[in-house]
Amino acid sequence: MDIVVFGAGSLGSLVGGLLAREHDVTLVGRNPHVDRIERNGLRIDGELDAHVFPTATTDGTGLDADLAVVTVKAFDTDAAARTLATGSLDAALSLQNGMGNEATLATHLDCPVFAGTITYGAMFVEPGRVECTGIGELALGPRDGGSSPLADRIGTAFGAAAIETTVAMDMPRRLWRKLAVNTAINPVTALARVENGAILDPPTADLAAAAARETAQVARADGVELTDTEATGAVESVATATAANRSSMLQDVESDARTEVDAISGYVVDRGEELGVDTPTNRTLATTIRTWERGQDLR
Ligand SMILES: NC(=O)C1=CN([C@@H]2O[C@H](COP(=O)(O)OP(=O)(O)OC[C@H]3O[C@@H](n4cnc5c(N)ncnc54)[C@H](O)[C@@H]3O)[C@@H](O)[C@H]2O)C=CC1
Ligand SMILES: CC(C)(CO)C(=O)C(=O)O
Repeated sequence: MDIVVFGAGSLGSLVGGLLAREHDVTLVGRNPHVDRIERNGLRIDGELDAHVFPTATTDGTGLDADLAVVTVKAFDTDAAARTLATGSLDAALSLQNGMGNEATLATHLDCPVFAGTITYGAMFVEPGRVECTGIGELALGPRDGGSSPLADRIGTAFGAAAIETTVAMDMPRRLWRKLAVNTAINPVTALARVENGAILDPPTADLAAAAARETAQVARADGVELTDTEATGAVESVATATAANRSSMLQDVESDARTEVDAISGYVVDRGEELGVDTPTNRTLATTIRTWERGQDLR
């Protein structure tokens, strides 16, 4: 497959680098990372080891590909979609956290847009090098659920590159469940400056669980069957499995970078308002993170 990975940061470089073992990959990113990859290739180390030579560019306009994998932060999705729309794609797949990315892509792109969730961990080490901090799995499928031969083809392509992939018929439920995990873990760890495992202890556990329950309530109002128990259970198991991790929002806050709060807690608040569900915990968490963002000179 010809695959464009739009957003060659931590996750995009890891996924793009793994795909490059089997497919023709073009990474769209920024310098000095792109420049280093063009000269010396991309190195992946940590839990996986690879040295690959994908095409790398800072110019994402006019690209033709079988698939575009989108791995920019949620607040860059609109710009990424507008740029990708100048090329010709057979399909697009979001592997981003937060909600609303697929809808944004579909607004601009003239091809099927698939939803994805990924539990691999990636960290940017230096230009030309990323670390795989955790081998996980990927699920992808039609963004409104159901099956599609094109989703099957994309799943097979990821599998051929040794990325463990499930082609799922229930992506809306999986996206909401991941959102419940992110609404519980990300803002709480970012505000308290603690690793993921710390949210398992009371009284922080109650705060995280309240955020996840609200998210499940909004999901149900949106027609997705996610129980409170499933949402809080997912939070517990992810926080246990990633106990020593610093969440992406904590890493953003620590490096004075903009967070994805709008697509995580903010999405739950906004969608809750539209559906008549009150979300006081997510509202408080979103407001506090946004207040921090406003007071910073963000990268
Ligand atoms: N890092 C991880 O382990 C995981 C990340 N995610 C999600 O994946 C998404 C990406 O996360 P990260 O890779 O950590 O973020 P990141 O900030 O490391 O990577 C995003 C990259 O996109 C680039 N970019 C943005 N707009 C661009 C444009 N117009 N042209 C060229 N490059 C552009 C940025 O320069 C940056 O390097 C987020 O939604 C995150 O929540 C999901 C699971 C795991
Ligand atoms: C699952 C979790 C919480 C892992 O840290 C994550 O997705 C993130 O940090 O954004």
